[in-house]
Order: sequence, then C-alpha cells, then structure tokens
Amino acid sequence: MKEFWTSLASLMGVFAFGQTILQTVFPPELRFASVKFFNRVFNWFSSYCYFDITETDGVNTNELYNAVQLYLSSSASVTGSRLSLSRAINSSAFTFGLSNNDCLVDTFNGVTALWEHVVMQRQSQTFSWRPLPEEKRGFTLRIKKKDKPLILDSYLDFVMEKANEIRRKNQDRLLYTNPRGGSLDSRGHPWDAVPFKHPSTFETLAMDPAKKSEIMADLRDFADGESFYQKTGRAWKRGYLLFGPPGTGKSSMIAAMANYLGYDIYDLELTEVHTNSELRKLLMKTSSKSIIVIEDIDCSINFASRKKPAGKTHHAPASPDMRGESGSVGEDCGNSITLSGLLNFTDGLWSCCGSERIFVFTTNHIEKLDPALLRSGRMDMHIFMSHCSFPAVKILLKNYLGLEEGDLEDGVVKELEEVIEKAEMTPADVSEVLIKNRRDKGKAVKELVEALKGRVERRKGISKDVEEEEQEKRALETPKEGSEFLENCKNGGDEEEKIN
Ligand SMILES: Nc1ncnc2c1ncn2[C@@H]1O[C@H](COP(=O)(O)OP(=O)(O)OP(=O)(O)O)[C@@H](O)[C@H]1O
Ligand SMILES: [Mg+2]
Repeated sequence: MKEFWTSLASLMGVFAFGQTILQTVFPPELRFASVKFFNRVFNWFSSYCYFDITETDGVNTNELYNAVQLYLSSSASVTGSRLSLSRAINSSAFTFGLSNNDCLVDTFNGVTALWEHVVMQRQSQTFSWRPLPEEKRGFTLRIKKKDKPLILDSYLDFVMEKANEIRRKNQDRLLYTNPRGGSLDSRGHPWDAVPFKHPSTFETLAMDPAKKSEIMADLRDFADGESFYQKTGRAWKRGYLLFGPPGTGKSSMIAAMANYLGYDIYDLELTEVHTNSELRKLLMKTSSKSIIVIEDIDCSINFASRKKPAGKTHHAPASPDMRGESGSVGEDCGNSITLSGLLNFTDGLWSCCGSERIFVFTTNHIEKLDPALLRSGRMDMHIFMSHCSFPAVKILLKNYLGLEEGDLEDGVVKELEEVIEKAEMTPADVSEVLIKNRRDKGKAVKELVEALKGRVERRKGISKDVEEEEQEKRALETPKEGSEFLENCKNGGDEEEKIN
C-alpha cells in the first residue's frame, strides 16, 4: 500500500514538474499545445486511466455522482481520516462521505479502484437559467487500464445497485407529486418529494383475507420476478385497477402496497399535465421500484371525447401525438392528454424506461372507463374494493378495539353477520363508528350493530320508494286496459286527419 502511494506521489511530482518547465520555457501561444502533448505522453506511459464523475452533467444532476457518494459512505475500507457526516431530511440514518479532496480505495472482484472526491470553486458565474452552486464537485475514479472492461461493465452497475439499496434502507418511502404539471424545477426535476409515512399495511387493510393474500402474492411475484420478465421478454411492470365506492380503501390499498414492497409512490395529477409529451417526460423522471398512481382516472381524462365523431370537433389539426386511439382528438377542457397518450404511458415503448414499476389507477365508476383501458393486457389485475364484508369488519374490530371474534357474544356475531352485507356500509363508515367509541368497546360494538341495522332499514325504505316510483312510472308509460276512450280518441283523431 505504501509503495502504491509513493509511486503515485512520484508520478504526480514528475507530471507537475514537467508542466512547470513547459510553462516557463514555451511562449504562451505554444503552451496549450505543449501541455496537451505532455498529457498524452504521460497517459501513454501510465498504466492507469481516470474517469471524472461530476455532480451535474451540464443540465441535469448526475445520478451516478449521488450513487457513488452513497456507496462510498457504506464502504468499510474507508482510509480517509476526515469524513463528512450528513442526514437527509427524510432519512432515519446518518451517512458519512469523503471530505473534500480525500481518497478512498475500494476493491471489486479483486480489482482496485481509487476514488477521489474533488471539490473546486466555480471560477465565474456563467450564464444559466437557474443559479448554479458555488462549488464544482465530482469524483475521480482511477483504475488500471487493463481493468477498464470489468469496471465499466459491472462495477458501476454494482455501485448504482448498492446505492439504491442503501437509499431504500435508510430512507422512509417518498411520495412524489407533480404540482407544476410537467415543467421542471431549478434542479431539473418535475416531481416534488415529501416523506411518505402512511401507516396503512396489508394487516390493517380490511378486506376478504383470500383476496388480500392473492394480491400480496401477486406483488411478491412481481418484485421477485426479474428473471421471469427477462425470460418472457416482457417489460418489468404491472398494472392494477382499483375500483369501488368512495371509502372502501383504494388509497389505503396503494399505501399498503408501497409499504409492503418498500416502493416510492408517484402520485400523478393528470389534470395538471397538458400534453402527451409532458406525460412522457414525467414518466422518464420516475425511478424504478416505484408505484405510479393516477387516482380517479375517470375524472382525470375526458374519455367521452373519443366517442365523438371527428367531424364534430372544432380543433386545429392535431399532431399524431394528440390523436386518440380511434384517431379522434382529445377534448380540450384545457387538457390535451389523450387516451392513447395515457396508454403509451403505461404500455408503450416509453413505459419500459426504467424497470420494476407498478401502475395503479383508481376509479369510483368503472362503468365510465373506456373499454380500451379495461381490455386484457392493459391493467393486469382488476381489484374490486367492496363495501364492508363480515371478514372485513372482523379486521376492523381487531384493529380499532383489539377484539377477536371469540371476544364477542354469539348473539352479536350473528347479528353482525346478518346485517353487514345488507347494510352496504363502507369500511370508512365502520371505522368512523369504532373510532368515535373506542374508549368503550362494548358501546362501540353496540353502536356499530345499531348503525348497521339503521342502514338496512333505510335501504329497505329507499328500495321500497324506488319500487313504488318505478311502478308509477310503468303505469304512466303503458296505457291502461279498458281505457278505450283514450284509444278511440287517438284513433278517431287519426281518421279525422286522414279524411281531411
Ligand atoms: N378496506 C379498508 N381497510 C381499512 N381501512 C379502511 C378501508 N377502507 C377505508 N378505510 C378507512 O377509511 C379511510 C378512507 O379510505 P380511503 O381513502 O382508502 O378510501 P378510497 O376508496 O380511496 O376513497 P375515495 O374513492 O374517496 O378516494 C381511510 O383513512 C381508512 O382509515
Ligand atoms: Mg382514494
């Protein structure tokens, strides 16, 4: 090790000395060319090559820089005596990194890589649309020339992968939103992130246990299915359509999915996005291991516009990008996202940039959705979030009151079983009753049974009213038997007309 540092220092010394000589001996006009020449000669004889990984690649932040920083923070072979310590806003762990101009040696498959953290003051504020940081930061990676293929083919991927792992372990989930539609912020990001701390899990989710297990198994298969997707030539993504009345747990299910898999959530506000190309840009800026959510899909995009005959729309000729699946132009309403744009987002070639992503759409009105969205192969799984069932109510009683089925009196269990399906009460409504009375378990259960019974009665009353209304309607629509007078009048009138 000592030898390595001595030889490095002597080489650098020779290099610096050479440059000084050149600068004093040659006139300024020849200096640049001579330094270039000297560098070439130096590189020719050196058995090392160098890679600069700067913090920004001109416009965008360089993901590799952040990954290297995180990766090195976990390296056990830290040689630097001074380390920088940090803790991200949403992180639950401290990370340490290399201080300015410090070095660290890492080994990978028997190959040595030397990392140097280089920090330089920015010379002058060059023109830019957004303020640039005062310092230019970067890592310089020095490796032996013969190790170049291994480092470029595997090591950098390994670094990225490890960094992602550390990020996931250290950080709580992130929830991204697109408040500016598809436009970028000063750092070149269209998404704003906040820590995602939703406590919903599959344990707390009240639904049929068999259905729940099926969904969990599907998610697990997906997350572990890299080789399967590779083998079958499919993009590593999956789509879920959650539908059901308000308050049945669609959003809670998304949170449970994210917590189960440890994925981030991108909550896409489709009404803020104005064009299909903006939508594509947003997609490109999502990371893998994430869930991309579009809530209330029926309200986000005007599917009805597709059914209009093309001739009836008074728009300027649209770009192919703006054409619906049937070729019609998406109705504006200040929003020219089309169904085809949305389907390209989830299904097209662009959907595969990045991998291991889940798309979740939610709706309260599945009947309003365009059949193109429901066709097989579009959304892999359609999940109906139903009103509260008996197994679901048992989960809620356990979660909110800590009561198991055995803790309840037989009569109460029977009553619950009888009324729960007929009451058509949502888990949100049931939760409300239980929370309100959670200090008195007995009272909570009693009130729940009463609320359910009340709901059944009201539903009976409503259905009775509806039935009566329908009967009346039918009676008005169909002419009553024996109302010959009316019939005669009608016929007579017709004849009169004919005669005249
Ligand atoms: N299946 C469920 N299991 C557990 N809690 C639930 C369930 N459904 C609803 N809740 C409770 O009701 C609240 C509202 O549920 P949630 O927001 O998930 O419903 P939603 O189906 O997304 O409704 P909307 O269609 O209005 O968006 C949640 O905070 C949760 O506490
Ligand atoms: Mg919701």
